[in-house]
Amino acid sequence: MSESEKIPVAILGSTGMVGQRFLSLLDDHPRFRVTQVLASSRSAGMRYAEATRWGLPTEMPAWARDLVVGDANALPDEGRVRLAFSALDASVAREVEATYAEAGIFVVSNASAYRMDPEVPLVVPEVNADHLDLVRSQRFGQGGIVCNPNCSTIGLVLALAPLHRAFGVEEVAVTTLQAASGAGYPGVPSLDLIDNVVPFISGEEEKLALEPAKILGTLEGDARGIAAAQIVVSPQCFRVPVIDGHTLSVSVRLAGDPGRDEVLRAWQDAAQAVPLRYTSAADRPQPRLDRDFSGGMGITIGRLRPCPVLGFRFVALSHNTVRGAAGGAIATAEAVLARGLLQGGSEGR
Ligand SMILES: NC(=O)C1=CN([C@@H]2O[C@H](COP(=O)(O)OP(=O)(O)OC[C@H]3O[C@@H](n4cnc5c(N)ncnc54)[C@H](OP(=O)(O)O)[C@@H]3O)[C@@H](O)[C@H]2O)C=CC1
Ligand SMILES: N[C@@H](CC(=O)OP(=O)(O)O)C(=O)O
Repeated sequence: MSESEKIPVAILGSTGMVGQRFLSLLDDHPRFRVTQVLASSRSAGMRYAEATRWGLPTEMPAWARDLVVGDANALPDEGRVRLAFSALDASVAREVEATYAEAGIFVVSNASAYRMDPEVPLVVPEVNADHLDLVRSQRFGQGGIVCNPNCSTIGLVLALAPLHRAFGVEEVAVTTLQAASGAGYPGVPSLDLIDNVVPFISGEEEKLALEPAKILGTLEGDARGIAAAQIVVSPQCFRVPVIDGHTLSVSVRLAGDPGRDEVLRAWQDAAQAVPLRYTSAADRPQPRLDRDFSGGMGITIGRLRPCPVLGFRFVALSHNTVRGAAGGAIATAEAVLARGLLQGGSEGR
């Protein structure tokens, strides 16, 4: 496909940790072409290379350097883009994303503002792409909003979905060890995090308690709502001095009392369609060794063993800014295209 045939996209919050991942992952994307970068009024008017403190080990894409950063709070230029990926600070996402959607733009968001809105699909594409059909009856005119879940939720749901399909998940206790990059830049002050573990991430436990049941829920008959799964989640969230990669220590009660081999088989079967691997190494997964599995889009699970309280326990790990943010949102946008929701702008709806 030539560059001019690709779908023009905007990145809202392009200068932040997740925004940079978007630019990097969309470099040479077969269907999407970044034509607009937006951020706060602090960055607006500057060249992208000047406005951004690039923090990735790969080079800033050459085409991005001279793009002039727009103000995300200004009205979108009509007809300039059909899709916007949002990596906006949560404090401004609600208003800006609605403005974009009402201007006929399809927004795929990493921010939490609309995740639990009953009209908005909360999507992990390998798990619940069918929920995208909710967009057809959304209130946002010709545009739409689809949300990417919280980065810890995504890892948890990728591990639980095969078990939920095979047996039914009833109760979950999860302790997260979350990387510093999850807090954006500059994030937690170094003197608070080095040589330390912080047992609180504002709002995180509430999101982990609610989001999995929506994602693992069922699209109701007329595609106008989601019946949440009957799953109870008890989360405890910790910030740890790791750069990238969220580790989850999970205990789970499954219906039907399956054996260990059956649980392993459920994950093995899922691995045909999801970048999921089980490691039998006693000391894995580890962030440094496992976060880049499958280009950062994979989940690594290990240490499956009996739990005397809930039945089974295991450890799961995924990359928070790739699988848990920009990479996950791009995969969702690809699913949006595949379902015909974005073809030819409004005609696809
Ligand atoms: N980091 C992660 O692992 C994950 C993050 N998320 C979510 O993604 C979003 C972005 O996170 P992250 O990249 O880490 O955050 P950063 O703080 O690194 O970046 C925030 C971005 O939002 C822009 N912004 C801030 N305030 C305003 C404003 N008033 N008006 C317009 N734009 C504004 C910033 O622009 P400027 O540079 O001009 O200030 C910047 O581009 C957040 O909603 C976060 O919760 C979701 C999953 C994982
Ligand atoms: N709070 C997460 C990252 C994040 O921003 O998530 P959310 O979009 O749900 O606020 C972390 O600290 O790792």
